[in-house]
Amino acid sequence: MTPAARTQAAIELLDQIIAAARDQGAAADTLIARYFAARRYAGSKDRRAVRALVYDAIRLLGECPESGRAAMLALARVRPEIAEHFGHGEYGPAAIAADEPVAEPGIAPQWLVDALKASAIGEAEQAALLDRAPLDIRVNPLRATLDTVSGTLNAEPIGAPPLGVRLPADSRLEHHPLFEAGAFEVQDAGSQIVTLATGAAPGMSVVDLCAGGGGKTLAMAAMMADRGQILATDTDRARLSRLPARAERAGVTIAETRLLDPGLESEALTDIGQSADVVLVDAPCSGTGTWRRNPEARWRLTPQRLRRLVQIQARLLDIGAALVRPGGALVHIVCSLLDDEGAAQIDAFLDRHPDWRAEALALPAGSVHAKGMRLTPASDGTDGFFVARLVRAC
Ligand SMILES: C[S@@+](CC[C@H](N)C(=O)[O-])C[C@H]1O[C@@H](n2cnc3c(N)ncnc32)[C@H](O)[C@@H]1O
Repeated sequence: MTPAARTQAAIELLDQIIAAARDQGAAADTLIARYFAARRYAGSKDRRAVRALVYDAIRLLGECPESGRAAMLALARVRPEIAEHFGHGEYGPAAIAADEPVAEPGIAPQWLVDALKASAIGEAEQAALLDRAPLDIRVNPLRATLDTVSGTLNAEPIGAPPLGVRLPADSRLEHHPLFEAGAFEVQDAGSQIVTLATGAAPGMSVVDLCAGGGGKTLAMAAMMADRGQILATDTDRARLSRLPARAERAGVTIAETRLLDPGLESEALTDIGQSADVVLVDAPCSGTGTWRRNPEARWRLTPQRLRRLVQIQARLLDIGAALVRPGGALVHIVCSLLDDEGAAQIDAFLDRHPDWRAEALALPAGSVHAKGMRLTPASDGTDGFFVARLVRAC
């Protein structure tokens, strides 16, 4: 593909990503994969170049732009070589017309910038949310040692988290023999650190209420040396169905999965009673902490959607709390830096449940924020997370 044709491809993809953001359709990565699956003539260099253009435009623009062309024209203003592609070559974009709409650069929609500010996320922190993230892995102590994995991959251990190793952003490891042998999982350092807040230990009985594909289930199973039990539940069949194969590869035998019906979660968990030592609620959230990986998420979020997520999180915390034994813990994690989903969510929980208290956390990174801890890309070099540990009275 010529440079102009790559720019045109990026414009077409941005149009699809914008439409999907408005209709809560497929993620940008999925749309990019589909686009190239239908265009086999594009080589790997073309794909990489188009993908980079698309993500550079998404990172540049806080508000969802009106079109892919308006987005690419905004990128062309800061990268003048891109402007040269307009009106040049058969497969390139049409020439730039006078008074064409050009999207405005920014961090996020204004309401969201205000919400971040109100959550004590200042300008430097906001800008760091849009950096490119490295590739972090968690060494699986059930299968390997930190030294073997970091030595073989020629990559430095992160230090905090204790089993984390960091590689450059574009590293591809999914076919690496060590990965296939279960020696490591791809997991952001922040995600590894907040999982430590569960205090999962050998012999415990743990419920991972929003287990998804099991990233934190597997991390907790490693903390438990694969002794005890973990019930991993979720309402999403496709995500949860990925867990058993991952557990097998990782040498995890203590994780059992259970698919929940939305709205009927408690009914499916009556056998647990109040018996769990720890319940983890890694709740569905706005994902403001993961913009480094999914920058188009800020085009999708609306105040209404945020309010709905806050309600869902509160409901899931109440469902999880009912499963915890006296003296046991409920751990709330969100990959968001908005207080509505973190600090305020915990205050509201403690108002509803006066027999619970928030316990101070000592994690290897992050800083105390309200009744929990927070990690951010600018301060900790991780995705953004809030975590709180709530303990039920004995
Ligand atoms: C942040 S993701 C979990 C990520 C996962 N714990 C991990 O570490 O890979 C949130 C999950 O909550 C699930 N979820 C949404 N509503 C739920 C509900 N009512 N009950 C249980 N899980 C729910 C979603 O399907 C999604 O998998």
